[in-house]
Amino acid sequence: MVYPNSPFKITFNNKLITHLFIDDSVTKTSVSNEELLKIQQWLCSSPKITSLRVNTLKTNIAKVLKVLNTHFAENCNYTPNVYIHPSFTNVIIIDSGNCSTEFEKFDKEIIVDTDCASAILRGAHIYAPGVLGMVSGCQVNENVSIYADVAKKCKKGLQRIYENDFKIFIGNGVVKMQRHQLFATENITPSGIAVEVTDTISGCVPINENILPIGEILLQNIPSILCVHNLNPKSGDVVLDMCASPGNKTTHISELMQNKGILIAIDKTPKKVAQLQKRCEDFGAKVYSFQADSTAILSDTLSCSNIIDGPPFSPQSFDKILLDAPCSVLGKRPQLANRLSENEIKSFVPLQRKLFESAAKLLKPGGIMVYSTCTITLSENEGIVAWALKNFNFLELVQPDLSLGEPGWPGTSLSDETRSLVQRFGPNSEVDSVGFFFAVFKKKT
Ligand SMILES: C[S@@+](CC[C@H](N)C(=O)[O-])C[C@H]1O[C@@H](n2cnc3c(N)ncnc32)[C@H](O)[C@@H]1O
Repeated sequence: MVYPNSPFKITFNNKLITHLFIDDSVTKTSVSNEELLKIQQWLCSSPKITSLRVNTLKTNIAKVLKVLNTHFAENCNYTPNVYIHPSFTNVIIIDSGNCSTEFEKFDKEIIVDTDCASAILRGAHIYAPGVLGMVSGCQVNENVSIYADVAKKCKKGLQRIYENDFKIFIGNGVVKMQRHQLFATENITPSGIAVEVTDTISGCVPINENILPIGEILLQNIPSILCVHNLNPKSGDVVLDMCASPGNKTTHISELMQNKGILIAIDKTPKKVAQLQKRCEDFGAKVYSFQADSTAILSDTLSCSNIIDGPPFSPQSFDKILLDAPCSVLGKRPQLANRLSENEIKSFVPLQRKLFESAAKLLKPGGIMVYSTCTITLSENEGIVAWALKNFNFLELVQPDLSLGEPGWPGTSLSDETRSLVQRFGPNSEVDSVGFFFAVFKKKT
């Protein structure tokens, strides 16, 4: 089901997705307008499957499957198909299949922001910070209908029906927190589940990580799982995760390393590093985390450094590097509204190049690095790969061990053969997931 017709503002310039902006010169990919429309509609719809990664450092897949099956049988109006992903031994797929998307609306309503609405459409419950409005008189355990504030005009704490042409009906739920708990006091950020979702117009069965002890499972998209799988971290490796918070991929790396070796995880701000540390602790991941700007963690003059002391590091320090770069996030699904400006989108490429340059130098000869983004633009994906191959002749692109995506788009200096080595995730991919991109590089020996 497609929600609004486009996630973007009317003034959004589609060239931002399909063109390569290099030093003010513009090159166009041959993605047709028809294909672009298909991508936009796909971005506005929800994936029908939910994937979750089982943390085998703390539990096993058989136990998780049992808990999930019991949970769905006891708590849901519809029992989804739950199975182990054919390509991964630690990933479970929840396929909502033909779950009904037609149900009655209730008189009482809850208004949520678009990020929260997007999460609900993928099967999340409503957490307190996402609630913008709740009609007065709502009681705990009462049924309510849920609407998304696409216009972003709803004032926090609204207590009457929200009159706005751009509110979208998202689904129904059962109230678990009252108004005074949600909006009451200044200086206290409310937390916890405010509304348990029962039905959504996407047909995704609600699922919550809290049905298992913390750190045993993580709701994670298949392309993100695949990207770490192709980094192939092993016990004993020295690995760098350059842009690591909140730590979804870091915890996967530590699991594949069986906590043996050295895993360094970096993020730029103290708040993000705190989130990263908490996640690693919850998941039992042995990680050395640091707050730093990863564009400046290399010291050309340092001949040797003790890696676990943190940056700066000397060149050629790491066997494996993940550069999961900050990006325009235009691969998010479903998108209900997007307010990114042209300048904001363009600002990512220079940062991605700087981060890439650090990574390329920090990689050992024979080492593997993965560059990834959760966006669909040509500039941030194939554009970065083409620029990297031109500027770092000591790097080569390698075929991922496991490919479930599509070849890269044309429009850069990459040949057809090279484009078949990168992995782009869009409406034509084998997996029904988010928009994503990754490329695997090896440093020549
Ligand atoms: C795409 S997110 C990473 C997601 C993470 N890899 C995961 O899977 O959970 C990008 C991260 O890069 C961080 N970041 C942005 N600029 C950075 C820089 N110059 N150095 C280090 N981290 C940076 C952001 O704070 C953000 O947490």
